[in-house]
Amino acid sequence: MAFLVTINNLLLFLSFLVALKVLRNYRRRRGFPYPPGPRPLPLIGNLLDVPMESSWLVYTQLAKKHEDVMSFHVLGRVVVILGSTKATKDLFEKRGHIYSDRPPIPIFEMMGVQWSLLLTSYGKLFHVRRKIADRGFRPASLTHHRAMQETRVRVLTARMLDTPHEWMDHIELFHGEQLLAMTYGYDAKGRDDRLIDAAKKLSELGTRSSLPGSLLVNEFRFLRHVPEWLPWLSYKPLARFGHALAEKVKDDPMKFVRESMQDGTARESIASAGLKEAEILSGSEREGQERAISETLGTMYTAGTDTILASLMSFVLAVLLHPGVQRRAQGEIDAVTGRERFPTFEDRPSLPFVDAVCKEVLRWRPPAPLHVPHAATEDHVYEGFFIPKGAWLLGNIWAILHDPDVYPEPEVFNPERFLDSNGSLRDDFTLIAVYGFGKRVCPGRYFADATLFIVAATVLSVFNIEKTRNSDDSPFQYTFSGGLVSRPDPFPCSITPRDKKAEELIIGALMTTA
Ligand code: HEM
Repeated sequence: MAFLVTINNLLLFLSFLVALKVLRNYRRRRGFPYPPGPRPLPLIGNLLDVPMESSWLVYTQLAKKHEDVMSFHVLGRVVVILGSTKATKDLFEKRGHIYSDRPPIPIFEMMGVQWSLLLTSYGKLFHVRRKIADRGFRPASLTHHRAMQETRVRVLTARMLDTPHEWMDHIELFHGEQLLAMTYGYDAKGRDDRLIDAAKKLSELGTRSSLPGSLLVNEFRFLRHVPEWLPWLSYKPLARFGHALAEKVKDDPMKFVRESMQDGTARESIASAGLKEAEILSGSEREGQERAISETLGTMYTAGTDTILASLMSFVLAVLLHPGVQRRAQGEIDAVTGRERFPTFEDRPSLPFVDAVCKEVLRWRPPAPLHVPHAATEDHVYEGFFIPKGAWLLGNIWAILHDPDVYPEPEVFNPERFLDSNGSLRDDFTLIAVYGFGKRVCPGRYFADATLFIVAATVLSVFNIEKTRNSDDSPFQYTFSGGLVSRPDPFPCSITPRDKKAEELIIGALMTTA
C-alpha cells in the first residue's frame, strides 16, 4: 500500500513538473505558434505519437501531412524535426551560433562523460576539442595513413577468405585496428585486444543509454539523485560502470602513446603529433591541451564505429541485391588493376562507378537517418514559428536523401544517379547531409568516406558477394535495425573468391604483410 502511495505521489510530482514547463514556454511564445505537428494531449503531449522504431520513416510520412518543419511536445520538451535541406541550412548553418549545442543527457552527466566531443556544449571547450578532431582527421592528415589502411584492408580479405561466414566480425575488427593504428600508432592484438573491447563496450553502452525512452532518468533528471537503496529507480550503478569504461577509453591509449614516445618506439599517429605540438606550451596551458587531446581522440575512436559498420554492412547488402552493379564495379576495377594487384587510393579518380556505389550506399541507407540532436541556446522565431531555447532539433536525414525531387525513385538503389552522361562523378550538394550539419558536422567524414571506398574497391576486386539459398527455399529478405544508428540485421550471404587468381592475390599480399 505504502508503495502505491509513493508511486501516486511520484506521478503527481512528474505531472506538476511537466505543467510548469509548458506554462513557462507559453509565456515566452508571445503569440507565435510552435511549428505544426500532431495535436498534443494535456501533460504527456505527443508522447504517444513518438515512434520507437524507424522514426525517420514515420516523420517523413507526417511531414507530408504537416510541414518540413514539425514540432512534437514530449513531457514538456519541444522537439523540432527538420525535413528539408532548406530548413537544415537556415537553422544549423546560417544560425549555427544558436543551433549548435547538444541537449544534456542526464545519464551521460552521471557517467561524467561530457568531455566527449559528441556531448560537449557549444562554447570555448567545444572549439578547442573540435579543432583537434578536425586537424587530425582532415584529408591532408589522412593521406599519411593511406598505406596502413590499404594493408589492413588486404588483411581483411585474407580473413574473409579463411572464414567468410564471420565477415561482419572481420569488418568490425578491421575498423578498430585501422582507427587505433592511425589515432595512437597502436597495433591491436585481435578481437580480444583490451582497447578494441573497451571501445566496443562503450559504444554499445552509449547507444543503448541514449535511445529515446530507454531510461527514465533521461526524461526526469531529478531521478539522478535517487539513492542506491531504491534499485528499481537508481541509475547510480550504471553510471559508475559507464564512468569506469569511459575513463579507460580516454586514458589507456594515451598512456601507451606517452610510454612509446618516451622509449622512442612511437609510430606516427594523430596522438603523437598532437603531443609533440603541445610541447611548445607550458604549465597549465600544456596540461589543458594534453587533456583535450585525450578527450577528443577518446571520442573519435569510439564515436564512429557503429556508423562505419552500418555503412559497410549496407554496402555488402546492396551489391548482393544488385549483381549487375557488382559486375560493373568489378569490370571497372579490373580495367585499372589488370587483376595483377589490389586497387589503391591512387586509383580512385579512375574508379568513378565504385565511388558512385559508395555514395549511393550512404544515400540509400543513411547510417544515422534521424541525425544526432542539436539544442537551441536562444528563443527564435523561424518563418513565423516559435522555437524555444532548450528545444531539441533533429534533421531528418532520411527524408532529405529520399526526396524524389532531388533523387527520383529514391527507394531504388541506383549508383548512376551520381554520374553524368560521360560516366564521371557529377556534382552533388545534398549527400553531405548524411554526416549532419553546420558546426557539428561529422569530423570523421573524410575518414569514413576513405574507408568505405577502399573496402568496397578491395573486396570487390577479389570476391563475389551473393545470396545464399535459404534452407527452406524462402525468398531472401532483409531488415534494418531501428535505433539511433540504423544498420542491416545480420543476413545470410556467400563471399567467395572470384577465381584462383583472386585467391593467389590475397595470399600473396598476406605474405608480404606478415
Ligand atoms: C559513414 C560513417 C559515418 C556517418 C554516416 C556519420 C554521421 C554522423 C552524424 C549524422 C553526426 C551528427 C552531426 C550533427 O550533429 O549535425 C556525426 C557526428 C560525429 N561523428 Fe560521425 N559519422 C560517420 C563516421 C564517423 C567516424 C569514422 C568518426 C570518427 C573517426 C566519427 C566521429 C563523429 C563525432 C566525434 C561526431 C560528433 C561531432 C560533434 O558533436 O561536434 N563519425 N556523425
